[in-house]
Amino acid sequence: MSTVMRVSSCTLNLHALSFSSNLRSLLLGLSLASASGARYCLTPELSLCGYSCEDHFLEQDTEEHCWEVLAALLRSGRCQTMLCDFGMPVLFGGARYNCRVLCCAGRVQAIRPKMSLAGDGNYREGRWFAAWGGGAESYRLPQAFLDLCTEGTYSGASPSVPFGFVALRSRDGISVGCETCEELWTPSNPSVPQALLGVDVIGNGSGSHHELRKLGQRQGLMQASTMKNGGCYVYSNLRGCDGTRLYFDGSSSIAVNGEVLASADQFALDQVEVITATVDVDSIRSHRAARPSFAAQAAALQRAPPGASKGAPPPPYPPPLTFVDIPIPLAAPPLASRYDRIPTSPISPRAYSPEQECVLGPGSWLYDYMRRSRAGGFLLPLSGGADSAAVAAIVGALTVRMYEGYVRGEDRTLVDEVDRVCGDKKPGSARDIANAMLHTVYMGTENSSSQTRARAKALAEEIGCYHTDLNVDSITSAIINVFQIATGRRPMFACNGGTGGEDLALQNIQARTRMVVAYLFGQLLPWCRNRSGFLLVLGSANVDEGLRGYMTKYDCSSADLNPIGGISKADLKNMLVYAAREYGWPTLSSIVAAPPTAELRPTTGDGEHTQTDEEDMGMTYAELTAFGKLRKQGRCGPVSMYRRLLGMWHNLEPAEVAAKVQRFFYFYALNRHKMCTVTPSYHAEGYSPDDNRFDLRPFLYDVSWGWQKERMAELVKKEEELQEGGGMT
Ligand SMILES: Nc1ncnc2c1ncn2[C@@H]1O[C@H](COP(=O)(O)OP(=O)(O)OC[C@H]2O[C@@H]([n+]3cccc(C(=O)O)c3)[C@H](O)[C@@H]2O)[C@@H](O)[C@H]1O
Ligand SMILES: Nc1ncnc2c1ncn2[C@@H]1O[C@H](COP(=O)(O)OP(=O)(O)OP(=O)(O)O)[C@@H](O)[C@H]1O
Ligand SMILES: NC(=O)CC[C@H](N)C(=O)O
Repeated sequence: MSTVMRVSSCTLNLHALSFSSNLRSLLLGLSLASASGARYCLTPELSLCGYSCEDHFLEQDTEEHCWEVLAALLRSGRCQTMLCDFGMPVLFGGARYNCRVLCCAGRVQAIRPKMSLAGDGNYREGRWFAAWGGGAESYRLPQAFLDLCTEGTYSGASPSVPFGFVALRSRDGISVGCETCEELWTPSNPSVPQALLGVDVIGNGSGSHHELRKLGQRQGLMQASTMKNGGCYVYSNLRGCDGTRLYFDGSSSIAVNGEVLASADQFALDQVEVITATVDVDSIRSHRAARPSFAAQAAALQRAPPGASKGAPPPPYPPPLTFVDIPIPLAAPPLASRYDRIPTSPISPRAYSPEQECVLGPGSWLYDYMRRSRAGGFLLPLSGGADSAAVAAIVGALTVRMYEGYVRGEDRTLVDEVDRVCGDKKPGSARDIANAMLHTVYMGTENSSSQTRARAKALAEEIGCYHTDLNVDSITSAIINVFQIATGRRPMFACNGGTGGEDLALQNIQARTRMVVAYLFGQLLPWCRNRSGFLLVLGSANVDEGLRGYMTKYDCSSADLNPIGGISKADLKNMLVYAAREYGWPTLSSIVAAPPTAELRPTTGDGEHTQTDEEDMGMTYAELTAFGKLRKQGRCGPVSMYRRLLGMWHNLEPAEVAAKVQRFFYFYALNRHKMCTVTPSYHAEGYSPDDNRFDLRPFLYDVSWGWQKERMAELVKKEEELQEGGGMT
């Protein structure tokens, strides 16, 4: 009979530093894994404290509490016959490491520190942790931890465990190793030597966040790794907002020899999801041994070079791997049920479209934020335009999912949350939840059109929101009057003979008034509805507006949270088309079809708005996406951006390309200060300009970009000469 093993991976919605709730989720995950017959159970990166503790990792309290949680897990009896892989920070010698702690037989068996830290984009692991670079050493478990373990657990067993690049070997000869998140993404990843040395199962406990169109890369790496190296790759990720702008997007999976056997959902609202598969361990060994090229490298690694221990290849490979024997078997017992013995067949994992990602990711992030902040719901200034409609659609779609989950009744947290938000009234539909949770306000001025007012009302009705329609003219004119009394001057719009500055000030006061009114309503609407608590104010500036600075500082773009601050206008429009169809909200289609306008200036005689966004900005949204991607992801300054666009925008003359690049960098630099105070928004886009965590830049620039402009002018001249000369030098 072949050797098979049941392995489980937990997807957990954890909250940084919320040790009690994390412990509850971990215990539920372990019990579901154990009930499914698993002999190995993997949890996400830093699963005992939560991934995003950030500078709290510098506090020894965080590690201390992790040891306390670990002792509670060991005392629960779940880590006896099942090998459990947890994540926590551990101080060893003079440095702190991001570790996997492997436990069974009620004890810690080994500790495996992360060897390649994540430091790009949103990650700063190097600020709190050191990367491990050696083999294995001996680590003495803290006495306080030993004291918390069940009496007798460590009597006769050493209080010291191997710490370093280790893999475990079970009593029945199955070996299990580790890889931690970023290690999968490195060129020389530890899976390779582990596979060559015969490790059967590699568990990757991860803290990997959502970014649009990123999941395919992660899955591709996993499948490529197991296809090339053979083996079972168990991947466990967090899911949810654990306290920052990031949304960890689950999708934990189990892959064997290049094929996926099980996969968890990317955006589900559940606290805990456990996937389990039966893995044919012999198929791993035969997959590897079938290729002479693999066997040749494996054999070379087994032959230790003179003076080095076995498995010590030349740099840049990882240090030698130490096998640690554990006192339990891992294979399914011969008398296990058929379900546990028959290897799981491969599946095609579910993949969401970018439109679905835009709806589901930010919605789930808002759900976690709302329940963890104990807010009563949301207040959204709804203008009848595309951006605020997109936010309404995201929250509306969330209410649909919340209602589905409520009816299923499987996730206790979700049921409690729906009851909390809806109060005494049990919801009979998603619209009932929307009515309790999403408050929309149209705040018109004399410059608003009847079309946007009607579209806002219609959309609110379709979703089921609690909608208010009001005018703010009396407030803005009162403010202008105060200004006039104080200065004796009254500003005018440009169309009435005012200067550009007067025109801008009159626009901005309307926009800023809306922010103040939004907060007033966010604070008092629950009171008007005989409820307690507060509403979170939602902002709706998109990533392109942020990049160009096409927004008023401290207007409705300043809010508590912005679910679309990391999403491009193009993706938002596609999302609206999708949501109109998927959820049956037809007003979204008419909103997409209308030209985007701020409605801050007076209309022309026939009531038409001549102020359109793209004309106002001096560039199109499509151009902004190109600039944004090249600036951030292409790592281009003005000159290299010009060079790249010259090869992309063939229909434009070199001077036109240069002029567009210069205009973009001028406005980007002029408005960069707006990114310092930008509303915390869901990180979704690789080219996000969010100054706070992701895109670290100065906020006071020399907006003339003089030197760069001169270099560009030289390049344009050279290009024109080349073109005139027919491309000859
Ligand atoms: N380097 C610097 N560091 C820090 N702060 C700086 C600064 N330079 C200016 N500032 C400050 O920033 C202010 C200028 O920024 P800001 O007040 O935003 O004003 P500003 O960028 O001049 O105007 C806002 C723009 O957003 C457009 N817009 C379009 C659509 C909708 C909305 C809307 O809000 O609904 C707005 C509007 O048409 C206009 O073009 C200055 O008055 C100054 O207080
Ligand atoms: N008449 C209005 N009523 C309520 N809120 C408004 C109104 N006008 C603008 N806002 C709020 O201010 C934000 C910024 O206004 P702006 O005109 O720039 O819209 P936008 O960013 O293009 O978004 P939208 O497409 O939703 O109009 C809007 O997203 C909306 O939340
Ligand atoms: N926590 C990590 O190591 C994350 C690394 C990786 N780049 C990811 O996004 O998945």
